[in-house]
Amino acid sequence: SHRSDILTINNEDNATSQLFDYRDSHPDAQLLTISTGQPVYVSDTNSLDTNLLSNSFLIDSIFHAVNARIPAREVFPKGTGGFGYFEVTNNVTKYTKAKLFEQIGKQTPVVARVATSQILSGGNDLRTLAARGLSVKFYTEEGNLDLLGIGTPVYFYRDPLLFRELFHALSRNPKTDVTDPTASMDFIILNPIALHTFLWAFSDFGLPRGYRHLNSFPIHTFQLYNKDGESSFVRFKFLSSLGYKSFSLKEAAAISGFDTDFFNRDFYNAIEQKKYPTWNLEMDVWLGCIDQTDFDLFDPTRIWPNGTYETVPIGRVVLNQTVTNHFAQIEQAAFNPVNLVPGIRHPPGKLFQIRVLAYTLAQRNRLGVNSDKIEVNCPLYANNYNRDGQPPIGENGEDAPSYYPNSFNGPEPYDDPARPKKDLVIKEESVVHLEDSRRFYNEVLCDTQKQRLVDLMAMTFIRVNGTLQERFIELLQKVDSDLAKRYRRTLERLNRTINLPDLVEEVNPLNPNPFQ
Ligand code: HEM
Repeated sequence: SHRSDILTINNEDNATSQLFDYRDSHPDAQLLTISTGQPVYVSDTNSLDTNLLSNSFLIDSIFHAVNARIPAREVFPKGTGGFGYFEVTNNVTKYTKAKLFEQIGKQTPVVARVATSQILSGGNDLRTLAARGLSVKFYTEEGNLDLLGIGTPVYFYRDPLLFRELFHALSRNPKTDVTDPTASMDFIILNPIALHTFLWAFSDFGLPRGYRHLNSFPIHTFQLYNKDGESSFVRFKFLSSLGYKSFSLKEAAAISGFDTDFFNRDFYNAIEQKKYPTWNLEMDVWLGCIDQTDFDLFDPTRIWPNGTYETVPIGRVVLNQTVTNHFAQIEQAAFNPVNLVPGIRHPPGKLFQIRVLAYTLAQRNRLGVNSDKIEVNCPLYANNYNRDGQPPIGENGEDAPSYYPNSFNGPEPYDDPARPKKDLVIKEESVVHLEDSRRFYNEVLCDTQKQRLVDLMAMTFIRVNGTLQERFIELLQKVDSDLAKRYRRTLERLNRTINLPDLVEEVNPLNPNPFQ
């Protein structure tokens, strides 16, 4: 056993004892070499006594260590993940011909990443007002299927022009480099369409008790088609098998005080303890005819009204394996919403269209032109005319023809009579439906949940100037007068009772020269 013989430690966890696990499975140390394979001479492991340039161990280690970073993901930079499988539990072949769904009991291997927006590596997993996501890459026999989801069933906007604006408004102020509630509040006031999603994020739904509890929504309305070419319009959702549970602000503050990696740790420990994170994959299927409805079922800022859809279970994702190397398998994972398989068409709308471009471009920058050849991203089968580029290049097509079409048996496309002939074109309008926010506040939240939402909102914005607060309250008033009143009351109460500078105690200065 790797447990200490001397002290009994009650708080030891799997993440902290991972190195002991390694030693247990590797009883003997192996030969140390430098990157190019030469064995390291023992006296080179202390550089003080050696000629610097002839110590290749020193040169190899320093030159590698100072170049070990690649760009982080622009959004959702900090996260973790694992491997596992997807298993079909319900027959959905009447909706889609996708082979991964073809049979109850069929399993498909997956890699999944869970992550938090607005925090970089080293940041606080329990940060409030951050989006959290679960992305799953299914390695299917028809190519990779990537479903990226976030913790709210709605998205902030439908016009992708707002991507940069929201991202900047929630990020650090360009002068102060401090996250800026003034900018966040101003963004909401000027873009009330985002309020609905913000209310979800400020509520208990914004802060799960760890990634295992997160529900995840891929947001868009996807067009499925079956083998006879019949289409359905669906919204997928991954629902935690543990049920959604949230942290209170008090718990979150206490935990983040000593463990900013709580979410990553909890996720790792759970898998190692065989409490496998599991999500049931379901879809809401739109019941009516899509061109005979007043409701825009493709609008990502809105939830489908009751009675317009039925919920159909599909299967479950079980993550039963931790990664062997975070950087190789999670940092280098490239989830891209464009990765869909036959039986699932691209969702219509500008938001999805810009994502098609944005992820591919971002991953070129982060991982290079051959990101799909990095092991974790490799599909089960790929065969095409792309060649060369930055490593890894794999077999690089070997000696096969490198242009298409050709007369020499290079790979050929397939035909699918069932696939819809035309991409669906939809009309998107700039209307704001504040009734969605009203419905969320009044129909989803109970009284204590309403108060917790308002508490977090008031705490987040407690430093913001009164003029802006009045404009924000005006917007809340248009949604619901109880929400506006509650916010004003809570803000006033917190302002009376909390004086942020006072929270920092006066301490005695330390002697700068303690030995004199
Ligand atoms: C204008 C719209 C959007 C743009 C431009 C955008 C852009 C991006 C980019 C560039 C990344 C990093 C990709 C990488 O480097 O690997 C990313 C990650 C992500 N996005 Fe989006 N996004 C948009 C909308 C959405 C929506 C609607 C969702 C909701 C499902 C979403 C969910 C995610 C998730 C979960 C990740 C993290 C993926 C991972 O863990 O690797 N995004 N997004």
